Formats: sequence, C-alpha cells, structure tokens
Amino acid sequence: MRILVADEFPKHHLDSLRGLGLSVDFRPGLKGDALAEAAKEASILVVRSTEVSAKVFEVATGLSLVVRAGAGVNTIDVKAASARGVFVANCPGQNAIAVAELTFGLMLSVDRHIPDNVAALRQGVWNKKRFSQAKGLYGRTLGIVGLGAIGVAVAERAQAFGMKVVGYSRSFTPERAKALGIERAESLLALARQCEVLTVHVPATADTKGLVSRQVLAALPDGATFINTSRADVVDTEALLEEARRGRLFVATDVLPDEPKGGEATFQSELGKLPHVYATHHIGASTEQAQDAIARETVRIVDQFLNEGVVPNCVNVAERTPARYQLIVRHHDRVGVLANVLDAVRQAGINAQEIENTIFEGAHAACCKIQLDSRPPDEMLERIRSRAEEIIFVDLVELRS
Ligand SMILES: NC(=O)c1ccc[n+]([C@@H]2O[C@H](COP(=O)([O-])OP(=O)(O)OC[C@H]3O[C@@H](n4cnc5c(N)ncnc54)[C@H](O)[C@@H]3O)[C@@H](O)[C@H]2O)c1
Ligand SMILES: O=C(O)CC[C@@H](O)C(=O)O
Repeated sequence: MRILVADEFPKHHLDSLRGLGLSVDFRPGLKGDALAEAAKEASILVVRSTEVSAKVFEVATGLSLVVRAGAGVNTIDVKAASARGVFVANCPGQNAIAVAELTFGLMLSVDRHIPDNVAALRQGVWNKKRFSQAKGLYGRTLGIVGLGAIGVAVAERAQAFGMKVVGYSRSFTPERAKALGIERAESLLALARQCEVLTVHVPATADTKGLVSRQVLAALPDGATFINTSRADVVDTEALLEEARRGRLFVATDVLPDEPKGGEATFQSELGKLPHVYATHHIGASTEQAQDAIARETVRIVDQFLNEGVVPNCVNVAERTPARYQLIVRHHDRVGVLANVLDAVRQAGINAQEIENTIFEGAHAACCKIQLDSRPPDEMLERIRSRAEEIIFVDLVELRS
C-alpha cells in the first residue's frame, strides 16, 4: 500500500511509516494538479498546510484516508472527502503548546517592542528612550476566545505571568471556568470591553467566519493588543486593517489573508507591513517538539487504520445517520447468514445504514446490529426468523431521536 506525504515530515517518522509495511512517497511541496496526479497512486495522503481540493478526491479514487498533520482541517475539502467515503483525520492538541508559546512571544514582543528594538540596533540606532515605554504583563487582563487545547495552554501560561484571565468559548460552562481558575465572559463583546490583550484560538468554520467582528474590535479599549494565531478568516480582516492603520490597536498575527500555503513565496501583506502590526509566517506549530508530536500522532493514526480498521480523530464520520431503527440479529456464525439477512432488508426496500457484527468466543455465534432508515414490516422480521437453522434471535429497537 502506498502513502503520499506531501509536506515536510521528520525523517525518522517516515521510517516508522515504512515500518508499517507502507511504500512511502515523500514529496513535500506538491500542490494543485500535481498533488491530485500523485495522489492517484496513493491509499493514504498526509499533509500539513497543503490544500487538498475536491479535485484530489475526484481523481484519486484509491484514496481511503487523508491525515492532516496539524490541528485545523480548513485546508481540506472535507465535504468532498465525505462525498467519496474518504476518512479525514487530524492531530488535535499535539501542537497546542507550540502555539501557546508563540502567542506569548507575540504578546511580549508587542509589550516591549522587541522586533523594532532589534531592527533599530541593526540600523545603528540607539533609542533607549523610545523602547523603554512598556506596560508589563503582570496584572493585566487577557481575554481568550476559544478554550480548547491552545486556549487552555495560553491560559495556564498567562496565570504564570500573573495576568487576570477571562475566557469566552462555545459550550464554556461556569464549572469549566472555575476548574481552569479563570473568569468566564457572557459574550464576546463583554470580553472585548474588559481586556487589554485579546487572543483568539478557534477553528476556521462557517460559524467562526468573522467571529471577531468590527464591533468586537471596536469594543477593545484604546491601546489594546489583538493576537491571532488561529486563522485569518475568524476576524473581520477589513476592520482589523482599519484599526491597525489608525494605530488604535496593536496587532500581532501569525496568520494572514491569502497567505501562501507552502514554505517559500513572494508575498505582499498590507497588514504585515503596518508599523502597529507584528506578523509572523504561520509558524505557530513549527517547533521540533510540536512536529515530532504531530508526526508520532500521524503514525499512530495510520497504524490503527491499517491494523485495526479504525480511524482515530476522524473529523468526517456522521455524528448521526438517518437511521431510526436498529435490527438485532443473533445468529450462527456460518457462510451466507448475513447475506440472507441483508437480502430480506433489501427486499423490504429499506436502506441499511451502519452494520456491526460481533463474534463471540469460539466463533460459533455472532450478533449483528443493522441500523435501518425506516421501520421494517413484520413480514421482514418473520422472513429472517424463519431461517431457524441460521438465526438464534431477532429483535427491533427504535433509536432515540
Ligand atoms: N498558527 C498555527 O500554526 C496553528 C497551529 C495549530 C492550530 N491553529 C489554529 O488554532 C485553532 C484552534 O486549535 P485548538 O487545537 O485549540 O483547537 P480545539 O478544537 O482544541 O479548540 C477550539 C475551541 O474553539 C471553540 N469554538 C469553536 N467554535 C466556536 C465559536 N463559534 N465560538 C466560540 N468558541 C468556539 C471550541 O469550543 C474549542 O474550545 C485550529 O483550528 C487552527 O485553525 C493554528
Ligand atoms: O503545519 C503547519 O505549519 C501549520 C499547522 C497549523 O495551522 C494547524 O492548524 O495545526
């Protein structure tokens, strides 16, 4: 079986993939049509930020699994993968510490103007007067949007810095806030109004597009810092550009609109050039530690897929199928028994959704659970029961809606 690794990946973990018996096609930098073409030969595809478009799923019909060697899956056309029955998995949490560390690097850089400080000295300028204007982080209020793996890692570090931490996140309960030792804001606007630094850690989804809106940015106090290490899309980019141009806010961002997907490119960023903006090259996950953890998780996913038939961290399996009923058939473990059961289901004109067949010790008997999208007629159940030499017991349960 062939695996295509289309981005940088630590060498010794490529060896681990080979150790699983895979033929490894390591081609970092593949993009667009070339990626689709190369994927035709592969059963498994591993990518970092490389875009996996619908075209890849259209032409690479042998593809069974795409692993996003990272957290955000917005670079993969997950809908197209689902339409073709291709599993998509990611590596959640594995690069959270690296992103939290960069968030603090950016926060300290803004407070102490470290990049400008360094640049001035490189140009032969000594300006202790200008660069002595810092507020310090201790006792300041940090607002965190999105309390998942990264948001929590940022909160822990902020507490060590003696900051007051307030969070806003989906399904963020008072109990969870208490357990984390932070305050909970009722709304994003309420959060923005009270914080001197606002940092965002949500995924790019239809729900989060423009979540940090013009109104939210306007609610930040004058001189506040806004940090984005998640995705450019989660912020109203026009409003952010306007605020940064006016110099009312200081912006630190690791993600930029239309940023290049690969390693090296010519790229002009309007936002990145402004004096009140420190922008980095989407390097949040780029530490050896994080890449090692991500690669290890990728190998684990591939291993489980190959050897146990399960896909850890799968992001595109239906949470709920249209199934309304479950047919339970305990049967003798013999050739053709399941085919006969499924034939009865087919004759009843019913669509089988998920099927699970469990074999009992000794391999004499098995229990098959078949989820059905509508209630089968009694005759169908009778038809299955009537094969007494094959069937032990048949039952039908209605699934909770
Ligand atoms: N800069 C980088 O290199 C880098 C690296 C890793 C991750 N990221 C980005 O950071 C994102 C977050 O990563 P994570 O590992 O913390 O993910 P996560 O899934 O652990 O956490 C995301 C959090 O956002 C919350 N959330 C989702 N939708 C929301 C909404 N509409 N309103 C409020 N809260 C919402 C979720 O409840 C969850 O708590 C990733 O999806 C990715 O886009 C960037
Ligand atoms: O792989 C990278 O460099 C970026 C990954 C990051 O954006 C993620 O979502 O995990």
